[in-house]
Amino acid sequence: NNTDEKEALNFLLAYDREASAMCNNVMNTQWDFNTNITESTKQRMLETQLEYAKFQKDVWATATTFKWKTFRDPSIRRQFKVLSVLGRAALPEEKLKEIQQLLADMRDIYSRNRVCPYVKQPKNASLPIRMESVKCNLALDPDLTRIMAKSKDDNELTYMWQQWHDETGRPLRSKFMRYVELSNEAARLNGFKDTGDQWRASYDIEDFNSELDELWMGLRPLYQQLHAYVRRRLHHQHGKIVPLDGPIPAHLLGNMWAQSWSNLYDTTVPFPNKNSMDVTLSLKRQGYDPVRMFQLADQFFVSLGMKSVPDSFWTASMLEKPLDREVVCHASAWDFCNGRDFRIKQCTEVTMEDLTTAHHELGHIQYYMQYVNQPLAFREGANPGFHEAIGDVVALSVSTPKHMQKIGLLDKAADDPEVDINYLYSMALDKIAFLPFGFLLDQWRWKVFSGEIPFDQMNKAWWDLRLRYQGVAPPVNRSEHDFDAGAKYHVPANTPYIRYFVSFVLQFQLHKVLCEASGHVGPLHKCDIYQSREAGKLLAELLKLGSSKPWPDAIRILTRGRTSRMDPGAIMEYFQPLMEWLQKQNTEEKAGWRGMNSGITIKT
Ligand SMILES: CC(=O)N[C@@H](CC(=O)O)C(=O)NC[C@H](CC1(C(=O)N[C@@H](Cc2ccc(O)cc2)C(=O)O)CCCC1)C(=O)O
Ligand SMILES: [Zn+2]
Repeated sequence: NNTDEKEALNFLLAYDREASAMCNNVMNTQWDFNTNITESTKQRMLETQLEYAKFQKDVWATATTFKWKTFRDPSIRRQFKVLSVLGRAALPEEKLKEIQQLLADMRDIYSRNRVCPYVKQPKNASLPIRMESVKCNLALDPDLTRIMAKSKDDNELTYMWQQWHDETGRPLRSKFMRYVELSNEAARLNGFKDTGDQWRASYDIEDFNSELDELWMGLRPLYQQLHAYVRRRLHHQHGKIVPLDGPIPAHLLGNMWAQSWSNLYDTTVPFPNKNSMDVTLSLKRQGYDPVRMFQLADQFFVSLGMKSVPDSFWTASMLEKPLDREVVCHASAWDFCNGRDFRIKQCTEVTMEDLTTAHHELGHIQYYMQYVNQPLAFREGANPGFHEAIGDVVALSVSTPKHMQKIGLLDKAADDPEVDINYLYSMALDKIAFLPFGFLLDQWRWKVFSGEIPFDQMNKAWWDLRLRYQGVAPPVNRSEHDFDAGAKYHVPANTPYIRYFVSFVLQFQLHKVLCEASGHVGPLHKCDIYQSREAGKLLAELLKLGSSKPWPDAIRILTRGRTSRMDPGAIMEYFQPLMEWLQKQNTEEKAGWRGMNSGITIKT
């Protein structure tokens, strides 16, 4: 067992050079597949992923010959700790090939799925319209996203919801089950109980589950008040299909997964005669295109004294859906591991929602650029929730009426408490509506990985959790032939999800700290850190760390020693005026729904 720390340091330097080159290779072939789905780009990607896995296995074999746990230098110890987890590469080659193939196929199925349009059968039609004449080429992005956002026809919404869930979930179910088995085998080879255990390790928290439960219990009252208000408004629009004491049907919330309700703003806004918060119209009227939306977001970071994207970003990124080939439209940010190539792939539409997403993705790019001088092993977020929070923190400033007026996207509005409530309501439709979904998706997945949810009860357990935490129900009956969790990108994409729940709490903590640094006084929801060099300096200091320090240290630095934990106080403070308003509105009925305290009932 090699105790030579000097030799260990040389090993790490050599690893960094070689791993960066290998990583660049894999990122290029993954980019080529995601921006041009063909058999050949899929094969090319699988080949380089296999090469990378073999390289990681060799590195792991060497790294574990060092007695790194005894090394004095904390940074060297921490880098070896990262290298000592091999991941999927721990699998024997045949199984490694099988799981890589499954992941590529699941991404392919999800991204290339097309469904049939809703054909309204006229009442007096002598015979149903021939379906053969209808082209079934509707894509999730942008077609189904737009229909779920805009349609007011309950039958069309039910049809599109069912088409998407049937056509994606079912073909993925068997592949997903095999992926779970192989992923768990790899996790056990790395010394974890199962894949969920391995994923939770990224947060380095002894009892992560109880910390998450505590956070959720603190936030649940606010969610229930919003749920009760929206449910009543939907009851008035749709009648008895929306029961006043039960769950909300999932297809009526403006989003395929009912995870963001911002598309209900126009029809449920508290004070409709006050100016609208949705700047989509202004974006279109002022001739914004995707590039200009990203330039706006990039300029915000520059205004904080932070980095601008390199010129290559504009030529190498894919900011619009190409017409001539199949792509993975789900937005994403890419770090090509060579310190200078950073890209975004997004099928951008000119909408407020996509402007927010542009900020979210550029937040990832800013993080990549800030920690560029860290060793590869530390080029990650302090924890995955941090990486998800950066872009959203900036968007919290950008979306304020004050900032929107500053950049000419919103008319001047008087300082009016009703406008405030409208604004907080529009933010809650995104940030509060999301919380239970962000919480439950991995609660479900971790239980599938651990076997608590057997394969033959995955769908029942999914809807038990959706009822318990989100208070939503499927618009039509579901069975175990369905695989409704698979209709959500991150499940076939093998992307962990609790990071978003963590981010939605963390981003308000960060916002509060940066607002104080910028000298903001007044309510938190009115803060705009635009052009504040002090805020930018503090944020850059956090991002430069990457994952080189345990994340509680990062929070301690940010809050100048005030705390080191995730704290829901900031998000509660931000939405306090709305909470009071909702409680007044909801007096005549109790918040909550039948089944909100039920657990997952596994038939043993
Ligand atoms: C190569 C690679 O994969 N890179 C990673 C980044 C990295 O790890 O370095 C990456 O780009 N992941 C894609 C993913 C995309 C989005 C997403 O999936 N969002 C969640 C939850 C949510 C919803 C609302 C919201 O405001 C914020 C989050 C959803 O849509 O359900 C789509 C819309 C926004 C973010 C992302 O950017 O996180
Ligand atoms: Zn993200």
